[in-house]
Amino acid sequence: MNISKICCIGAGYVGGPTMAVIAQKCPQIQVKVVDINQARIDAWNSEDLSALPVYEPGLDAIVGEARGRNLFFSSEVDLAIEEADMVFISVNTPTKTYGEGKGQAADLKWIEKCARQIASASKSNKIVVEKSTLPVRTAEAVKDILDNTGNGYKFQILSNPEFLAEGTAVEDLLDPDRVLIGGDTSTEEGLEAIQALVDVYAHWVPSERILSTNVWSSELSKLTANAFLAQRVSSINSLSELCESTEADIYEVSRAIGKDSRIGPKFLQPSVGFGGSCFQKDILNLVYICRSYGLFEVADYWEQVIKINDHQKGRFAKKIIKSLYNTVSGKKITFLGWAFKKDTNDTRESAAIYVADLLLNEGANIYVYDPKVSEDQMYNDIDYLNTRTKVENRRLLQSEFDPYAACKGAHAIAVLTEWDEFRELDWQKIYDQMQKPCQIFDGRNLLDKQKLEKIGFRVYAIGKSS
Ligand SMILES: NC(=O)C1=CN([C@@H]2O[C@H](COP(=O)(O)OP(=O)(O)OC[C@H]3O[C@@H](n4cnc5c(N)ncnc54)[C@H](O)[C@@H]3O)[C@@H](O)[C@H]2O)C=CC1
Ligand SMILES: O=C(O)[C@H]1O[C@H](OP(=O)(O)OP(=O)(O)OC[C@H]2O[C@@H](n3ccc(=O)[nH]c3=O)[C@H](O)[C@@H]2O)[C@H](O)[C@@H](O)[C@@H]1O
Repeated sequence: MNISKICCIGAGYVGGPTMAVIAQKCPQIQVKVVDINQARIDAWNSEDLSALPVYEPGLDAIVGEARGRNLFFSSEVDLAIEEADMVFISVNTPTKTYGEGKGQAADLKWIEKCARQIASASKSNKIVVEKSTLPVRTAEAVKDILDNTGNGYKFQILSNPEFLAEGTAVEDLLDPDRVLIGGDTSTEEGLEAIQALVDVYAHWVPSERILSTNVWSSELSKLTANAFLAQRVSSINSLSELCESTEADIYEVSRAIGKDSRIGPKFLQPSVGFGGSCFQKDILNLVYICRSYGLFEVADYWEQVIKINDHQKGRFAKKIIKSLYNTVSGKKITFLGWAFKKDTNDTRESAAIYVADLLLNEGANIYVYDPKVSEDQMYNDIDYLNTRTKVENRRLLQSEFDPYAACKGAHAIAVLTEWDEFRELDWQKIYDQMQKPCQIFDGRNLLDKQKLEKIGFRVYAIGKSS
């Protein structure tokens, strides 16, 4: 089966970059990315490529090449579905904030809406691809809706979870470790649908990296991959605390264990805690699924990954308070970074938000400098926690466009995101303009501790005894 038109519902951090790369690599396929958020679509269509709604290194060039040729962004969802042979669902699947499963289960209302809309807008048979991260067995519900609310057309459901990481989305998409495609391997139509999607990726991904499985394995592999990755971060972070008490050095430990080829060196970077839109939500979802099957020990095991992460964020904030003589009330504390990692403008579940919240509870005045995050976004993030009034948040938290202005007069600086540019700051100038003693809390172990100590800073680094 030859695919000539693709529609992707959801123009977010996954839908936008993924479809841009498919369009770049498959110029003969028309790719339409649709979204109900008109402002987001307008931003994707912006003439100024630096104003795209998602910041990812290299993305502007790919969008610049393909947009208007075979890549289109639109809010006409029905039309794009009707035209397409293959429809990707790439909408948000956040943790439920209400009702049964509140705080753990994935909220699938946007997925259901998409399935219903695909059913009603279709005027031909289609392949429907789950690109969103979904609980295992969601395809069953999607198929049920498509088969029972549609116009009699046939649908094949594939699961094709996305493994890109933000900040490196373009390189991950261009050169993925693997592409996973789950489908109905028991029927000829199912196998044909799988092959149609394999053929799309085969334009640039070597065939040995394209794996096909049954749908349930594919859905579950995505949750599992994120759970394993997050588990590594929580494992190293838990040991960072032990290092601080024992004079072992977390870097020496991480290097020593990472040299074991069975363990490997990646994802052993200690930090103030993992953030991002997915690790927490996907593990909570896994925990919920396990509990719903009565697997309580398995659920508790994975939940511990989240508990260690919360502990890591909390102990970082407590370290700041304790080092500032047990009070931060009325003191200026500068945050370098607000995004959940470098090279992205995404702040979802960023550790910075939770550390700020704890310090604001103590009456601190926080000044934030982040090269890619707007002040509005910071206020959205902190208001969302509902800890205090909006007025109070705006009184206590400000953003600064200039890192030196952000640091001037501060009692302490906390590094929350590992932006490379923070290494290059004139630290002597910052020292001269700060309150003494000058304290730095490096939540990313980004800065040169020895150099800063030579200038006169007191430096706290994760997993290193001071
Ligand atoms: N952000 C990431 O790095 C990764 C995310 N994922 C998964 O991909 C999915 C999407 O994530 P993001 O792109 O980050 O979310 P996002 O929130 O950035 O984008 C989702 C978009 O879908 C749109 N949308 C929702 N319902 C719609 C509807 N009925 N019709 C049209 N548009 C609709 C929203 O307006 C929004 O723009 C999630 O399931 C997530 O778990 C998977 C891998 C990586
Ligand atoms: O499903 C998803 O959304 C994606 O989730 C993660 O990608 P992402 O959250 O974008 O970024 P990561 O590089 O995984 O970082 C997540 C968090 O862990 C932190 N981290 C990562 C690695 C590490 O060694 N230490 C550490 O603290 C990062 O700073 C960040 O806050 C996975 O890496 C992707 O494979 C997956 O597709």
